[in-house]
Amino acid sequence: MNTKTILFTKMHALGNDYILIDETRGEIVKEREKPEFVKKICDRNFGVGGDGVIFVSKSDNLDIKFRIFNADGSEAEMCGNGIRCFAKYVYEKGILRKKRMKVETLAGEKILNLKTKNNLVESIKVDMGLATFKSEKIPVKTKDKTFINKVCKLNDKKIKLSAVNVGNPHTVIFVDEVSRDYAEKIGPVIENHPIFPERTNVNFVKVLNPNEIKMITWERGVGITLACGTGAVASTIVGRKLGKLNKEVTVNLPGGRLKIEIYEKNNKIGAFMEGKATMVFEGILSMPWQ
Ligand SMILES: N[C@H](CCC[C@H](N)C(=O)O)C(=O)O
Repeated sequence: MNTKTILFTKMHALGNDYILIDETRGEIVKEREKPEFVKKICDRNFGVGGDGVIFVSKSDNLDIKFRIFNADGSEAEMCGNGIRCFAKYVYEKGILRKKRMKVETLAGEKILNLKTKNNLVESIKVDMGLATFKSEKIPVKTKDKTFINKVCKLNDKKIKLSAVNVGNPHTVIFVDEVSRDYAEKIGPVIENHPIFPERTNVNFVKVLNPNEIKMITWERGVGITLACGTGAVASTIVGRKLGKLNKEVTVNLPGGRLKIEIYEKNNKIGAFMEGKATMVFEGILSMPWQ
């Protein structure tokens, strides 16, 4: 069997790190092999290491297509940090030289506005769209139409959960103190709880003041990450819904800060997320795995 080489680019946004592969000139990793490939390349000992893989491909009806796979090989609908990495990648590599991008994702069309200097992308503002609290859309298996501030018993402790979909499913828990240990203990129990048929991301959030929160996320398909863009959006929107937050919120994540700007439209809540992304290194993989 002859080997083939695969070019990849390692990037991160606030330490949430991704491996990007350009499939705009044709498929690089066969569709049915993508989950296994992702699991191997994301392994931090036996592979390159990363929270996931982002595939860049042509879109039939928008500017470009974004796909994101978690480190466990599962495909997610959307990724806030990942799409900022994606925007910087496609712009600086000349794949899509537009400062306003219409991106196709599994969570629908996303509009990105890039700030550039000397042809380099300095920051990216993403319209993350409108959230839904409808249980059937999150999805959450419950007779209740929404799942907000629900008291649940986990490991003999009562905690209050709020579920929301911001393109992908999130659960938000407001805590007195943000603790990685607590997130690692409770996160996987909630991620895999049977009331979440598609699993869920789990956000632990402390409100510092109506314009600032501190949080940590146990991500679906990954575990604890240094930042979660959709988690920051979900936490801010739930906080706004519960009257805890204003419209401009600074989100403090382990890997750094994100700016979230809430908007309200047709009785729904949406958000803009603005932040940077960083290109770390380019690499060459020789396949098949030795
Ligand atoms: N683990 C998430 C996808 C990545 C989201 C996160 N890294 C972000 O920045 O939004 C999910 O399965 O929905």
